[in-house]
Amino acid sequence: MSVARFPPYLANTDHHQRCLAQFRSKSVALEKYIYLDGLKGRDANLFYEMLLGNMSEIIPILYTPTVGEACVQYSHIWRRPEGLYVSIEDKGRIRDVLASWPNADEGRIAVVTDGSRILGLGDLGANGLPISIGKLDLYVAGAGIKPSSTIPICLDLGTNTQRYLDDPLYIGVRRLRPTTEEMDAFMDEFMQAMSDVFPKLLVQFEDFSTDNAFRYLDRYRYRYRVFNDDIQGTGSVILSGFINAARLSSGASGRPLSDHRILFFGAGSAGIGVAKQLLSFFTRLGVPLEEAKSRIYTVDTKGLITADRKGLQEHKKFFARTDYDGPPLTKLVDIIRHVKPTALLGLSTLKNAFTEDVVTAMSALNARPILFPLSNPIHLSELEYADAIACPYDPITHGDTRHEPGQGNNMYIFPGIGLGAILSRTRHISDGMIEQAAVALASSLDAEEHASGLVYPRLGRIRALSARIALAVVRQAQKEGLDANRYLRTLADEDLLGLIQDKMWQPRTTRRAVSAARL
Ligand SMILES: O=C([O-])CC(=O)C(=O)O
Ligand SMILES: [Mg+2]
Repeated sequence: MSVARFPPYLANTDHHQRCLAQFRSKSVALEKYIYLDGLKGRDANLFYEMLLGNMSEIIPILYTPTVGEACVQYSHIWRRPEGLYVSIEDKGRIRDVLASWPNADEGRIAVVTDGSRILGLGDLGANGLPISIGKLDLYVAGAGIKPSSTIPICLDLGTNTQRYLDDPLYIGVRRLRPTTEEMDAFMDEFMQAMSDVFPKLLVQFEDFSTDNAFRYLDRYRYRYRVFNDDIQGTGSVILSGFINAARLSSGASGRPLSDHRILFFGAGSAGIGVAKQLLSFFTRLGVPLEEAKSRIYTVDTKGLITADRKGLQEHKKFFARTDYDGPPLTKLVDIIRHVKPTALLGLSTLKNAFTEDVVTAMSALNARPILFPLSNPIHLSELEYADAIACPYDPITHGDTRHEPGQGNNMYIFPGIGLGAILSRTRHISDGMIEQAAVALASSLDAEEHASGLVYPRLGRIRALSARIALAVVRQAQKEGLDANRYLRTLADEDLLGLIQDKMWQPRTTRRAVSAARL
């Protein structure tokens, strides 16, 4: 009987090139995603090697924007079990379900979604699992977290999206989402079971609907090691971008950082999360709370959010204005004329909401306005980069200069936060840690990136960036007395940075021919 063997001449480097060629031969992004996912199942080591060697090409496939499409289509493209589903029907025996995960004692990071607000795409139910998988791929690529210590989880609690309930191939439980009481009871059991089964775990909440995102962060943040990526990760990465953008902008106006007036277009978990992060940063700069708060304005689909509006959702109340009693301001251009912001941040999922009028109004008020169209995936962005550049800014500020777009995505931040949290064995993820992560990222621009006028460093340096962020996170955990790994306190910064880099997992680069020879 003949046994299938690898040809002995098949070196891993050849196979790497072969896989890359197959990946590149697909012209449709979703096909590329399916190919990569298959490769991960067949040869995870090679998958991560390819990812690390080709980050800028592969990240938009494994992560936003293509991962959004993979989620939308997940029930139709599903090939193999990956990650963990915990269903509402598992209530009462969630611990047993979690304990079925192989090598539970290796678990260090879980990304948990309930699929209720995937990116800006809405309630995708059980189709949301790829978002947890994609975020964890970035933990591996960006911070060198060991693949076997990552746990992607989707809570399968039903969906309120009729299209999925009617889809015969829908992969999840076919029911509407539970009531708040039912969901809270489920979440309490789930979180307790998580900490019992995986005692060393950090939990990242991802893409929960806005109300639940805030509620569960408040409910669990001091009981377990958890953070919410959409509130705190986004808050941190946008604070970082804001610090650098304000520096570029004040080159034109000389305005101190804390003197900005910021208009948030969009008041969901990301919008309010970023607003709170900026507020806390301003107060740390010495601006009194009420004054810092008065510099932040929020807008939702109904217009400028004012405190007198009836039925205002809980998370919108904090920034609701009490100093405006004119007729409701609903149009963005009118709101800009009233507020006179120096920065306009879009987290609305309203495509092209930053019209030429809006950009013109902002540039009439500021020599170099800060405009962050942040809605995700890219087809929902408030403004195309090319359009922003083409709008009539002061010609001196662009002229012949080459302008490069950056992406204020939380992927810059969460891998470093996770790595720092794991290494320090922090009890909680504090606001101070999130803020120090932002400051570390903002100060990571190298000379070339500074000279190119970038707001964010280049993604190709993500491991170096994550190491610096992790260092800042560890130091802050120490400062607040949250760290259980006291040994790290004895290390000087340089040595700690070295240790962090040494701890990063690398794919094996051994040649397949070697393993073939052993067959
Ligand atoms: O995943 C991303 O690209 C950013 C994010 O968390 C979101 O949009 O929900
Ligand atoms: Mg998210």
